[in-house]
Amino acid sequence: MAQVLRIAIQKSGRLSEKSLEIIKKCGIKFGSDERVLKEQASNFPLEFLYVRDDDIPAYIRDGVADIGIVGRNEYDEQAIDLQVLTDLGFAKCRLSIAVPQDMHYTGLISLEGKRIATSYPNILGGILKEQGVKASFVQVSGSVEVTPAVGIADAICDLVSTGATLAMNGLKEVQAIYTSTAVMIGRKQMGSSEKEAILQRLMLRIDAVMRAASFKYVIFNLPEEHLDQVARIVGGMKSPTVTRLMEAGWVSVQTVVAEDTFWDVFEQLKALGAQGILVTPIEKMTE
Ligand SMILES: Nc1ncnc2c1ncn2[C@@H]1O[C@H](COP(=O)(O)OP(=O)(O)OP(=O)(O)O)[C@@H](O)[C@H]1O
Ligand SMILES: O=P(O)(O)OC[C@H]1O[C@H](OP(=O)(O)OP(=O)(O)O)[C@H](O)[C@@H]1O
Ligand SMILES: [Mg+2]
Repeated sequence: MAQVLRIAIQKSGRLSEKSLEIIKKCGIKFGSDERVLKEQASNFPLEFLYVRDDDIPAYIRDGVADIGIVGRNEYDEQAIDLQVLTDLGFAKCRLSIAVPQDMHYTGLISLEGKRIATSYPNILGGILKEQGVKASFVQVSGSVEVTPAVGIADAICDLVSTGATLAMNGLKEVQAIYTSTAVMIGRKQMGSSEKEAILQRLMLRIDAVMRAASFKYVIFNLPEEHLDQVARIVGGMKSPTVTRLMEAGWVSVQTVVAEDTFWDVFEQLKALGAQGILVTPIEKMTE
């Protein structure tokens, strides 16, 4: 029987939707029923396993799944010897120390002798050890923010993105100690050349989808005299495509611009007299 690659995805939670969205954008078809915990794609040798995210690293180590998507925080916390295949960039959050509003905090040293509630004792423990701070941990697997209010911890170390959960529970974020995004992880060896080949095909597609998501396709009209300056601002994939407009002295320029520099580039183009700037998303992109 032909081999398939098995990917473990969080069944329901912060990683689920985006993980599936990326794979769908790779043109892989699946998704029979939400209650199905294992299913195969109809047009690619990939099988999905929907599980709790905390279980994913051990499933991969044990060969239950070949690859999976987890937060880097979970991967580092468990410290299971796998490899990060790619950083998927979503589920961006930080692991932060938070304390009650009225607690004075001057740095990690303020945690000396304190009880800290966390789901990440290994990551936190490593950082405190590095700083020579001794504290005790109260290990909880959720609702960490409630622990100071119920008297079982003096401070917490938990994931934060907007900070709303901390604020609603009377806590203040005092120090971020670690940042995380979702990562695709896998065993260092897939165990067969067929699986390695499937993984390579999948990674090529994911890379194209991720690259596309971080760029925009931009088209604009420009007085021809400013073309040299514009070429220095927007490189394009090789160089910008330039076509002549019917109106003398004007050209149309097509190029790709990195999402995170887009507004800077936009302002520079406007300053050079660019007009009719059209920006469109890119679906797939390879080098
Ligand atoms: N507030 C947040 N903003 C962005 N990303 C987050 C946030 N909280 C958690 N994450 C990321 O999403 C991952 C999964 O979080 P989630 O809360 O869904 O997990 P969980 O409660 O452990 O779920 P499960 O029931 O599958 O065990 C975390 O490990 C982290 O990487
Ligand atoms: O800074 P914020 O945007 O408020 O997000 C932070 C919260 O998000 C995560 O929990 P989640 O909501 O995923 O619930 P969980 O306890 O089920 O993991 C995390 O553990 C925090 O509690
Ligand atoms: Mg979990």
